[in-house]
Amino acid sequence: MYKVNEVFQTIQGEGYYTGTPAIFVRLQGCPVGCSWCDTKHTWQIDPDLQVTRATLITKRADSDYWAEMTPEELLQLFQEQGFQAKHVVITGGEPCMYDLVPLCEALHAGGLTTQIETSGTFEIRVPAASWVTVAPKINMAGGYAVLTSAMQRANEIKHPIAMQKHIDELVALLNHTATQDKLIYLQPISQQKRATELAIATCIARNWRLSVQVHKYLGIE
Ligand SMILES: C[S@@+](CC[C@H](N)C(=O)[O-])C[C@H]1O[C@@H](n2cnc3c(N)ncnc32)[C@H](O)[C@@H]1O
Ligand SMILES: Nc1nc2[nH]cc(C(=O)O)c2c(=O)[nH]1
Ligand code: SF4
Ligand SMILES: [Mg+2]
Repeated sequence: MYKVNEVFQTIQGEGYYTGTPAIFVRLQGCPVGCSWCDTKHTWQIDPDLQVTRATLITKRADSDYWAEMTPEELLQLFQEQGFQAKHVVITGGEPCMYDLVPLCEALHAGGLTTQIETSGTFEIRVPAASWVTVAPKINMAGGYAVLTSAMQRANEIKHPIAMQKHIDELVALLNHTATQDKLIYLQPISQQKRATELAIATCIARNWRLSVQVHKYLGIE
């Protein structure tokens, strides 16, 4: 059983798969507490806010209620909703609070590809075929050993930044975790102008890539 905050179909707006039609499964719960987090409504798992699957699918705005679903129920939901996308992004909240192996395996068996958006603060439990995006939460809960193994598993590293300090922290982390061959994206926090300018300049200087949360510019989910 997974605690699900929302399920929706949209265009992946971040990182390597930007522009790809995708079904998003947003899981409930995150203890990390990033001050600039754009999904604070997923942090708490309040037992009083559990709803049925039928209620959850009517959700149209951000809210902190959630429903329990099995992988089979999720696949059935995709069918009922008539979703066409072949790529499933599992995010949160912090999805790696959960063992994602059964969920990803069921989705793969249903002919779908999977991508995980994670902070690297929990052990990553996914099949080898899943694409893993690590947005490393440096100096946050979880500990360095967990973050190191997450960095090694990552297919891409996508770092939210607002100031030079955030870039310096990423460089130090990369130097410690032997991740030279990874795709590296900088993602300006909350479309701030200065953050975006800093990200552009740093990407050019280091031959990294820019990720700009395209969905927020488009006003889509
Ligand atoms: C909401 S998080 C959920 C997944 C996971 N907890 C994580 O942090 O990767 C999804 C992505 O959005 C990024 N993010 C969250 N709030 C943001 C903001 N205000 N500006 C830019 N990126 C943000 C996170 O760093 C992460 O890459
Ligand atoms: N369109 C769109 N792309 C996204 N990429 C990562 C997201 C997330 O919240 O994890 C996200 C999201 O919420 N919407
Ligand atoms: S780890 Fe992810 S979901 Fe949790 S607070 Fe940070 S950005 Fe938000
Ligand atoms: Mg988002």
